[in-house]
Amino acid sequence: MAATEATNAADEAYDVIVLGAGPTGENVADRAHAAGLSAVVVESELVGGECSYWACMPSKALLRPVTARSEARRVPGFQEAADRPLDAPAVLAHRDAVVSYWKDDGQVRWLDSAGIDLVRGPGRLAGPRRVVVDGGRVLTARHAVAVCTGSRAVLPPVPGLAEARPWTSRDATGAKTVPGRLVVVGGGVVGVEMATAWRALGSSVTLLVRGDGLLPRMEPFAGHLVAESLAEAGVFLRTGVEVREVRREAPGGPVTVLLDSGDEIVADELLIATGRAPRTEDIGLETVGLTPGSWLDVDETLRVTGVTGGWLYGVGDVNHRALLTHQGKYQARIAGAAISARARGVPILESDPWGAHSATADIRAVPQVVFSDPEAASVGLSAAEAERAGYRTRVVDQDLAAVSGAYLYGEGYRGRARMVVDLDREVLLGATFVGPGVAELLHSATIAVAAEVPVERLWHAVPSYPTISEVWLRLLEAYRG
Ligand SMILES: Cc1cc2nc3c(=O)[nH]c(=O)nc-3n(C[C@H](O)[C@H](O)[C@H](O)COP(=O)(O)OP(=O)(O)OC[C@H]3O[C@@H](n4cnc5c(N)ncnc54)[C@H](O)[C@@H]3O)c2cc1C
Ligand SMILES: NC(=O)c1ccc[n+]([C@@H]2O[C@H](COP(=O)([O-])OP(=O)(O)OC[C@H]3O[C@@H](n4cnc5c(N)ncnc54)[C@H](O)[C@@H]3O)[C@@H](O)[C@H]2O)c1
Repeated sequence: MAATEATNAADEAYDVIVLGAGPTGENVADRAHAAGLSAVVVESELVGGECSYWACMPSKALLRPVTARSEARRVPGFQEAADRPLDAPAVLAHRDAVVSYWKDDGQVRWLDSAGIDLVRGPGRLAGPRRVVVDGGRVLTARHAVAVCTGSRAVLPPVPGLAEARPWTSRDATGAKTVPGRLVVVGGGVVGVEMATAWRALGSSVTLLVRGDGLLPRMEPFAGHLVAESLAEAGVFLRTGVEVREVRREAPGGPVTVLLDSGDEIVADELLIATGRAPRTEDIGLETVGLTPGSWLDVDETLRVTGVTGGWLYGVGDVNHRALLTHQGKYQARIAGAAISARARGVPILESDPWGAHSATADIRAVPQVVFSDPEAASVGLSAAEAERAGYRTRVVDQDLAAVSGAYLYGEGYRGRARMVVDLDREVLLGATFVGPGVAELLHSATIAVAAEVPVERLWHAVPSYPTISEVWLRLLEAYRG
């Protein structure tokens, strides 16, 4: 049955039921179907999930004009033409087109063409291998149920915050107009990206950070370089501050943010970007012995631990291993392979690290690009993480501006690169690049880390001249002496 939005029928049986049609759920269903299993996805909002409509895609549509203008401003002969404010209505209209005007017809067509059924409505587990949709339709799974319900923004328990109806990432990526004054709380990825975008679109932005810098999960120089550039763009960055209370007297009126220091900041909108919570509070986890609202603990095949019969999988954001679209899709490929192998009765799965049925890269080699200006891109372990993990390491840094490719890329190029080498095996544990245009540099490092390419062989991977990738040569020269 490939028809979407099929008619009512009691106890419809499928090989695999997928709860949530975000990028992860779509890929679990696709892999299962490609392996010859029947699959249905249950979706309560839009097929495509958070990423397509309220996260990756709209945020990058808002950010690309920012970095394009910034880079053009550094190119001789182009500076004057590029030195103009962004056309905010045009950028927002482009964002609307990128998210298909928050309609999922295109993704539904894809599901249909892939032979995957869709049932719309909130799905809940109702005991082993059973899912009830919207309190009515009952689906049963012969082999597996994959929970791919993703995550949502959390609001910290600050007095007055919920009542003030702050922006979360959904509002920050979907807003139709540019707020005059925007306060952003949180110096992680969402806070940094959205401060970058809305400042460039014309808002006066104050970024409030509880710790001492931005992007705390990356090498410290990433946060430093991005903070320097945000300050140059006119963002007011305040570190070491805690929000004590929030007040909004009238809906749609100004919002007042009170800090621990006693300072007050008045703004038109307040964005809370302080992390994520799993969307598992109302999916019937209690009917299979799990705790509602918890992240799902999974083994290396993405199977939820502690569930009798081993039929329940937790894939993507919901398992909290790596909250990134590409990692959710990677896990989906692994889970799809494990589900189909088990369905075929394969006696022993390839579940050793890097095996066909073992999610490994989502722990050992996670690439991430922060699309700020400059971009910050990293994979694997930072120097501090490697040290904490007990590796004997050598850390090599290079000024990215020193390579010819960067010099040609733009005047006044600023950037930095670091590689962390495991001295015992002489392979890379991690790498970080910060600078204009480094996003596309990252995959080279991802291959080096995931494939554990020996440094001696990397020496033979010759970067083209004159590209920014020549920084690899400088890093390796510095390492080898
Ligand atoms: C502002 C922002 C920007 C981001 N940018 C990037 C980026 O540039 N690159 C990147 O890799 N990652 C980015 N991310 C992270 C990325 O969005 C997530 O990692 C990704 O969406 C996770 O995919 P998922 O399929 O696991 O979950 P989701 O995309 O959250 O999809 C889950 C789906 O399940 C559905 N669902 C939930 N409960 C039920 C239910 N009971 N019944 C039926 N359906 C249900 C939801 O409606 C949703 O469609 C960003 C996140 C944010 C917030
Ligand atoms: N380009 C990308 O890949 C991209 C872009 C956006 C989001 N994402 C993903 O989405 C996820 C969520 O992003 P995020 O920025 O919301 O989370 P995050 O975990 O990256 O950052 C949240 C920040 O808020 C701070 N914080 C927590 N509680 C606070 C409080 N009460 N007051 C002040 N600060 C507080 C934390 O210390 C942290 O620095 C991330 O895991 C990220 O990987 C990825």
